[in-house]
Order: sequence, then structure tokens, then C-alpha cells
Amino acid sequence: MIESVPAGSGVASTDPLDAGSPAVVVSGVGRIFAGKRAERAVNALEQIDLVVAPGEFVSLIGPSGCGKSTLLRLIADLDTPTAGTITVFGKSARQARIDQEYGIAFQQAGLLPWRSVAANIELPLELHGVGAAVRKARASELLELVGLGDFAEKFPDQLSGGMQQRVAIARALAERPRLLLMDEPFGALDEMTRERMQNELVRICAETGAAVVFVTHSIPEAVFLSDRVVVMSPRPGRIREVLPVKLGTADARGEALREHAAFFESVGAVRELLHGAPTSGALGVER
Ligand SMILES: Nc1ncnc2c1ncn2[C@@H]1O[C@H](COP(=O)(O)OP(=O)(O)OP(=O)(O)O)[C@@H](O)[C@H]1O
Repeated sequence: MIESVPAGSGVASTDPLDAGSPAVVVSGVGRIFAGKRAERAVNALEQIDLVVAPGEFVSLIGPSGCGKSTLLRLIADLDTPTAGTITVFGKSARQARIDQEYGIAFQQAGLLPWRSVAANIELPLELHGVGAAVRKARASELLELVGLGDFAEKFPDQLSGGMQQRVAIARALAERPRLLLMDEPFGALDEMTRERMQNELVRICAETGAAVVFVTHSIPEAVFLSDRVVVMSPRPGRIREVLPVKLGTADARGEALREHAAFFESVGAVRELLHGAPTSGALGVER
């Protein structure tokens, strides 16, 4: 089933103008939410600098309220920074949104209950005027990619939570984005389904070559999925440290990795950082 989507085919064709640009550049970004009175203003993010390379998987982790979702929303141009700049593949966040450079997936799958699974995946293509035959072909290709080839005509309420989330990921990939922005996409799933979805996501990223910015509360999830883990401090959210945790290629990141000493070492290091202890150097074991 996976063979129907050749490696790299999930990625938008490269615009020669932005070839070589990082997927995301966040530079000196801050976000203050104004209150009715000045003392009520919320300083959510301060001095955020982050560069995400094409194809790189970066997780954001930190205490509740430290600004993870805010940062993701700024990258997605769903909100505007009060300081600093953000570019996505060399374009302003706004232009990147207009050009559909990224797909988004949130904790709630957010599927339309009256549309079939295939029709949900086709929706972004339909909104952008893609013809029916191309839409249908793309939806069936994506359903194979996320392992739901037999569910095209089902409706969301006929699927489990994990399956619905896979449909949401397929929908996010519909326009072949080179970047996925994911805010706790597996947060509502039980532990076993969650781990299975993590395995799937590693495979999907390897097949599509998409970069990912991934918000999570789960340290093992961040370590299992990521090339780098960005640990944030409590409000005002700042980057406390960026840990390179890449524990191997997609092929090497199977179930066995969860029992590997390097995995536990990285989990421990992220946990220590979250609790404020310093650390140094790369933790990952390249295999
Ligand atoms: N639209 C808004 N107006 C005012 N304050 C906001 C707004 N959006 C977020 N905030 C505040 O900004 C801070 C950061 O919120 P954000 O949702 O980004 O944190 P988070 O790290 O994603 O939290 P969690 O892990 O609990 O989801 C919080 O104090 C929140 O209350």
C-alpha cells in the first residue's frame, strides 16, 4: 500500500526562489497579549530564536502555558508576533499560508461529520479548485499512506479516535506541504494507539520528506519522534535549551528504540531540563 506513494512524492515541488531556505526561521519573536488594563497584559513569548531545517522534526515541550501553541500559531500565521520575524521556506508566514506551504493537525481531528473520509481529505483541494479526478486520486493515495485504504467511504463517527487522527494527518498532507505544524495531535489517544501513531508518523515523515514542528506534553513522544527537542521555560516562554536527540533514521526508529539505553538517556535529559537542571552537549546516538 505504501508503494503507491513513491519516496518524496508527498512534498510540494521546490520553488527555485526558495531552494535551500530553512523550513522555518523564528527570529527574536515575542508575543504579548494585551489586556484591558496594561497590568493584565500576558507576556506569552520572549526572544524566541529557532531555525528548522527542511525535513527536520522538531518538538516543542514545556510547562503548561509556556507558549508552545502560541509559537505554533505564529508560525502558521494564525496570530501575529508583537516582536521579531518569522519566515517559512524564505517567505513571510502570511505568504507561506497563502501558498499552502504547510499542513496543520491539532489535538481534535476536526473532521466534518457529514463528509466521508475521502471527502474530508479532499476538502482543502476542493477549496483550492483542484478537479475531481485529481482530488480522488490524491485522497486514495493518502488513505493508503495512513493505512486507511478500505475506509474511504466511511464517515468520521464510524472510525476510532486514532483512525480519525490519521484522516486529519492525511488531510494536512493533501496539498503536499513541505512542513507540518502539529499541536498535540495524539494528546487525546490512549497510550497504545498513541505509540502506534508515533510509529506511523515517523514512517510518513520519511516517505514525504516533510519538516515537522510538533507540540507535545509527552517527553517520550518528543524524544521518539524528534531530531531536536526544544525545551521551553515557564511564562514568559523562552527557549531554555535545544537538545539534539536524533536516535537514528526512520528505519532504526522502530519499537525496539523505546527500550534502548539512548532513548532513556534522552528522556532523562529532557526531564531534567524541564525541571530546571542544566545539561550539555548532544545526547543522541546516531545509528
Ligand atoms: N488569545 C489570547 N489572549 C490572551 N492570552 C492568551 C491568548 N492565547 C494564549 N494566551 C496566554 O498565553 C500563554 C501561553 O499560552 P499557550 O496556549 O501558547 O501555552 P501552551 O504552552 O501551549 O499551554 P498548554 O501546554 O497548556 O497547552 C498562556 O498564559 C495563555 O493564557
